[in-house]
Amino acid sequence: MSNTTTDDSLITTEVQADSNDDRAAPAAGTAVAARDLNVFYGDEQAIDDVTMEIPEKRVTALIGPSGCGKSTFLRCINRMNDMIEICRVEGDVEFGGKNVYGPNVDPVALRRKIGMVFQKPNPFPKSIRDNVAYGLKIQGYDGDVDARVEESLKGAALWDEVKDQLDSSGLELSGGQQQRLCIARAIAPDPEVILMDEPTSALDPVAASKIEDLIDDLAEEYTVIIVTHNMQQAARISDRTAVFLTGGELVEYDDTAKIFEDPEEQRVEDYITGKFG
Ligand SMILES: Nc1ncnc2c1ncn2[C@@H]1O[C@H](COP(=O)(O)OP(=O)(O)OP(=O)(O)O)[C@@H](O)[C@H]1O
Repeated sequence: MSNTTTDDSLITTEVQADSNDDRAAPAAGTAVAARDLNVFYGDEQAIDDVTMEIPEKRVTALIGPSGCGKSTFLRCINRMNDMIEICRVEGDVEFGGKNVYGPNVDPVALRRKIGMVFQKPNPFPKSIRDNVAYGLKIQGYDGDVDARVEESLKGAALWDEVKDQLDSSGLELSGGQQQRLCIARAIAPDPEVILMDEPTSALDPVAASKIEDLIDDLAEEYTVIIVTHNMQQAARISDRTAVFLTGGELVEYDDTAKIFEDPEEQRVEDYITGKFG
């Protein structure tokens, strides 16, 4: 079972999908598309005329040197940049057949469909159960909350570790478990897209590896867009890779194997081989 979004609303309709989705096959469609996207902080341009289509139910990695605009681009997709007063966005980000910056888009409803996981695990100082149920309560979910909590924790590969301590504080978990709790919280409202901003960079290698395995599983059901500084990680887990370079320019965007093995652009090769950045 998976979701799709109707053209004229950000309300989910459910459709049947092949549960044995083969990621080697071409993606069924485009989940998110940026068209002529420019982003400014005051007078400083952070994204420079980016156009790209991100396939659904795939992992797309955004890589590039510090300050090249990866996080800014990611935050545009679910309008998290709205919170930054000096940030100005021009151009379109299409999701579910409409521009998320167009009229009549409710950013809160949008963020239910496009969830986000941050670099530092940030569970609320609440029980494990309440952390996962948080978004459901806000949206007035009238289904079986406990069942959805269980399903989300299973989806985040955390259920077996916490099923006997659902009333303990989320803050008592290890860093890696906290990040998986945040992933469970993000998937509970049944999103279509999960944005991840360096989700493993604050974790030890074992915890990071578990999250990488989880991302692979998540892509069977969700579109995952991940910012990472770790090029090996991008090469390991992503299907598509977008390389941003200084000034917010999208320099190359292609299948991950092509980017890492035979990039078109010399600048991309130099970045990947560590000659700069
Ligand atoms: N809140 C903000 N206010 C002003 N300028 C900002 C803000 N956030 C980012 N910038 C600027 O926008 C540019 C892009 O920043 P962004 O964080 O998107 O890059 P990044 O590639 O994600 O960097 P990093 O890899 O270091 O996280 C940088 O020049 C940065 O200084």
